[in-house]
Amino acid sequence: MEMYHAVPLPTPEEMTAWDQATIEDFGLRQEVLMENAGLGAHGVLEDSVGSVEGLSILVIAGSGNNGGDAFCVARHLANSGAQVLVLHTGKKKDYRGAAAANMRLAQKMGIQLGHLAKGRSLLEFVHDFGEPDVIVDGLLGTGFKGELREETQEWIEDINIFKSSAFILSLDIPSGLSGLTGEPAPVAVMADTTVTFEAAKIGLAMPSSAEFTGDIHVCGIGIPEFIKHSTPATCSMLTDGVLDLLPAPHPEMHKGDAGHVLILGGSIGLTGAPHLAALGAIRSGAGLVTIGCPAGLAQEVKGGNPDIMTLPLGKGTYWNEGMAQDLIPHLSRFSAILLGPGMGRDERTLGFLRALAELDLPKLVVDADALYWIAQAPELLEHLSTPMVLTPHPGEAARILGISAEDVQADRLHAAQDFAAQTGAVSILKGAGTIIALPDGRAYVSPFAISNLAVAGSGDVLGGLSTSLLARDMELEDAACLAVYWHGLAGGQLSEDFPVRGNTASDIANALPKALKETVDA
Ligand SMILES: NC(=O)C1=CN([C@@H]2O[C@H](COP(=O)(O)OP(=O)(O)OC[C@H]3O[C@@H](n4cnc5c(N)ncnc54)[C@H](OP(=O)(O)O)[C@@H]3O)[C@@H](O)[C@H]2O)[C@@H](O)CC1
Ligand SMILES: Nc1ncnc2c1ncn2[C@@H]1O[C@H](COP(=O)(O)OP(=O)(O)O)[C@@H](O)[C@H]1O
Ligand SMILES: [K+]
Repeated sequence: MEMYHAVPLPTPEEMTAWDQATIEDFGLRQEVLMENAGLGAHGVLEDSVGSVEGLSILVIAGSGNNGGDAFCVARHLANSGAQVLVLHTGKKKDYRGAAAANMRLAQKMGIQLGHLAKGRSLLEFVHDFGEPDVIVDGLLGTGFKGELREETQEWIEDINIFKSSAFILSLDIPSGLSGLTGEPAPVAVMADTTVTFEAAKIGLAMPSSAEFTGDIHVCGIGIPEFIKHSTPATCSMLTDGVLDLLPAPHPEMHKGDAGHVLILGGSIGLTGAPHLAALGAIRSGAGLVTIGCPAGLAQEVKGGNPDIMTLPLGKGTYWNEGMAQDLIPHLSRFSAILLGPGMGRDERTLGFLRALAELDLPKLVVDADALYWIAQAPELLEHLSTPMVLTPHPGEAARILGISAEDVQADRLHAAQDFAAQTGAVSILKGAGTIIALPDGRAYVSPFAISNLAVAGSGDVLGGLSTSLLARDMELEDAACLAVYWHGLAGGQLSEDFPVRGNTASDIANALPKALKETVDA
């Protein structure tokens, strides 16, 4: 996929590589990058609180380059007429490079400095300085390692005491938050606004970080585009640009041009899942949609909807090995298959899947109970040799990875990357901030965290939607990204119509066309 469909989300390590290439290979001095960061942060603060003239601003400067940014911002704030106190955690003589230069410039300007040494509390200084209107948090950026030292945790907790009385601006990332996972270590500053430099670090894109970051502003600091392109970030955030991937309808097209989706799913008590998947496929523009299911369930699965065709398999109400044979004469009609919604966990289903895996299949989306069976019989994956998109929720991913769902959630990015590497398939790790991971390690993060999508059957709609895009000949990676983004847009639309939830999964499917239209028109 072209990068313009997504914005880069570098890991802290990748960001450092961009900084170093800019400084060492390109020759732009670190002082210049830091100056751009400081000026940018000053601008973001004035955009947020208005003029800083006359405001009391407490600037916290840690001992690394994030502290250097803080000294630089302090200088610009003082120039704008703010009353500034910089509390620095490093000894003056220990600052290095651009941070030392900015510390000296702040000192030369006569800005008030105080040494927040180990054992001292931030509150002692506030006692003399007075209650701040604004706190600028430059304690730690992306460079800290492991769990925070005790004194650092205390300073962070002290900053958070002012959460309701002062405006808190974090530089690059709220101090204490991991730039990689978005988790606190174990505490982090709770900012009103975070100004992050050059690109949001991947941790900032994780929904868990939202309670710490407040609004996020990205501020360019002058890293040349060619450096970012020559060593691209492994992860990126999907944007509206991904919608350009949707094949445009043609006035003279016939239904076959928009693909024929086959959904294999349904079992006793779970007949709604394939039906909802069919709605997802229809509403995203599939030409024809058929549900293949045990013959005894076909009527219930169809649910009286004339838009959905059925392919009754076998005789009874359970999946079995013979049904794969029944499918063979029909397979050539289908352009993509969704396997698994509501398929159930009766032992005989595994026989069906084993026989199916030996057939020559079109592109597949594998979801729900089919993922359950892959966890029970991992060799199924090797036999299913067609290109595939796997769409696990955290529980399904955990079962296949052999870890707990909590482990998956604690580091969703790595779990998604491990899942894609292990299965060799384009993988959609569902949930708030859905991640699309590719077997080569690259990953896309969805910007959507929307409770209207957290309803039973929502994943079935996504499955149908993803399959309908594959059926239109989209590449696996593109189809997965577009499906997740479009599903998110539908959720956004529903959050307006159903602000306290209450929408159904069918509503999600039905919202797809309008959600797309409104975004494209906007
Ligand atoms: N590179 C560039 O050109 C540019 C970089 N920029 C900026 O630099 C930031 C990254 O700077 P960085 O790499 O210096 O790291 P940073 O986040 O300040 O933290 C390092 C300090 O953490 C400390 N520390 C470590 N572990 C700890 C622990 N467990 N618990 C407690 N403390 C711990 C350790 O302190 P020490 O142990 O040495 O006392 C060390 O000094 C980046 O986020 C961006 O803001 C911009 O100016 C643009 C140009
Ligand atoms: N808070 C949320 N924000 C964004 N998307 C969500 C959220 N909660 C759930 N979703 C999405 O809703 C769908 C739920 O799928 P899944 O867990 O398989 O449920 P089901 O099996 O009931 O359909 C997934 O696409 C998931 O990414
Ligand atoms: K910070």
